[in-house]
Amino acid sequence: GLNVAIPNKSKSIKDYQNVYNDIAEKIREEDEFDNYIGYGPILVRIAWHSSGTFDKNNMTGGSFGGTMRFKKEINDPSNAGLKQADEFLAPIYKKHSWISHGDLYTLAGVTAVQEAQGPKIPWRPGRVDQPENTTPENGRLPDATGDSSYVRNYFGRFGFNDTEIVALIGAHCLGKTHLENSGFEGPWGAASNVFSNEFFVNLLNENWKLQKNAAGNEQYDSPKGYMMLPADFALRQDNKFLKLVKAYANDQDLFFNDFAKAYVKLLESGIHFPADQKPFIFKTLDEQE
Ligand code: HEM
Ligand SMILES: O=C1CCNc2c1cnc1ccccc21
Repeated sequence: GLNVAIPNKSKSIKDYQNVYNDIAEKIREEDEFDNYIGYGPILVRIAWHSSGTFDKNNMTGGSFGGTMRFKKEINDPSNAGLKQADEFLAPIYKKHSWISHGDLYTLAGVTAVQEAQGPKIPWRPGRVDQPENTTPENGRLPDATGDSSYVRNYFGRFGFNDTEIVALIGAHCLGKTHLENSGFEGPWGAASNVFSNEFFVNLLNENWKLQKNAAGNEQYDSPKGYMMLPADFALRQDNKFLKLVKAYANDQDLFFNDFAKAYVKLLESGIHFPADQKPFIFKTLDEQE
């Protein structure tokens, strides 16, 4: 059923900015993680995966219930590697245990994008922890081997259009793939912790070659040591997606604007917020110096 947000009346933007700052300072502090990529990318991934279980056809899943905290969900093979993000957030939750897990996972994803010099992501609290028996079944996250019709159909489950789909996958400007997590290996070439339109620039400009990786899975590799998943490459193989890829490769501001809107929609999928609940826009650490 529809999830109605219940904002905590005793908490203000100041309280959530404190949580944001604790996450942001911990990202800066633990900078050596994943060969100095840091925790930013994996925090974006746990926010997306906690929201990515949503299904508009039966109004189940999504970030509201915070069910990523339960074994059944965090152990979904699609979530391999995300325990590290959950462990990163455990002390933050311990210090601010008035916050719900759904709000914490999504706020972490907002903090990570903004601290990576990405766009401002308006964010609303009010997700309410749900019991373990509400955890959605495994298998609701996308398959990296999908083609363009698979990708369009998958995100159709959220009600996303082509613009929202291409913009969201632009988050693959961050971080890398890890053979032990997903069976794909992301050479260090382009792995980054700075949010930009690089993913689209790489996708268009590199000389991609489809080859089998060490796990026997096909992926696209470039001479410069970059990689693309088949589902990434699919964005070049559909005329409407390709038009958007070119637009974003040529206009980072357009990408930032479209990404911010689509990311908010993703993190709020399946949740009804009170009409008068205005989103919070957090300051980055640099803006609070
Ligand atoms: C067709 C849709 C998508 C597919 C098939 C997909 C697949 C993957 C795979 C296989 C990985 C590598 C995981 C690992 O080996 O550690 C990955 C990483 C990542 N994904 Fe996606 N993804 C999709 C959409 C998204 C979206 C919508 C977002 C966020 C808005 C996102 C954000 C990330 C980030 C930040 C990483 C890097 C994580 C790290 O460095 O540890 N992805 N994705
Ligand atoms: O082109 C890039 C930049 C570095 N990170 C990724 C790229 C392409 N596909 C990806 C897919 C999953 C995670 C990271 C990436």
